[in-house]
Amino acid sequence: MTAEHHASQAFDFDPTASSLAGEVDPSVMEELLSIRSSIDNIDATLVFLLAERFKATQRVGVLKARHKLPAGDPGREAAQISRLRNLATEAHLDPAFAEKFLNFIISEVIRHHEAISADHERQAGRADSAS
Ligand SMILES: C=C(O[C@@H]1C=C(C(=O)O)C=C[C@H]1O)C(=O)O
Repeated sequence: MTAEHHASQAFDFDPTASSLAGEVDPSVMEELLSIRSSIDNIDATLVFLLAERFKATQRVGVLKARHKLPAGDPGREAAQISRLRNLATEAHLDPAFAEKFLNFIISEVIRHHEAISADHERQAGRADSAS
């Protein structure tokens, strides 16, 4: 089963949903829907990839909390942003967009790491007051 099939079953997705229905030539609509089916597959893949990335970053967050390391790592971020800017250029993707997108994800990861760390500290505090 493809990711698209999986997602459309789960959420009762209508791949033909459009505000343009009935307003464009049927052959244009057919071509649009055909291109959109690729977009549907790509978007489903993005969601699965992001879910896997966040699973990995949650593990980093737990490791950092256990060892009292800071949530953010600006040195790592700079290296990763530079690498992805170069990859974006090679792939004909706007490097400024790639940087913005990565920074958006990283800021969410840092928020998670701060929450994991605060939670860890609260649990450590409770364990101390119980002993
Ligand atoms: C995931 C980490 O934590 C933060 C998030 C990063 C990311 O999402 O790529 C990179 C560096 C850190 O600011 C990490 O340190 O590896």
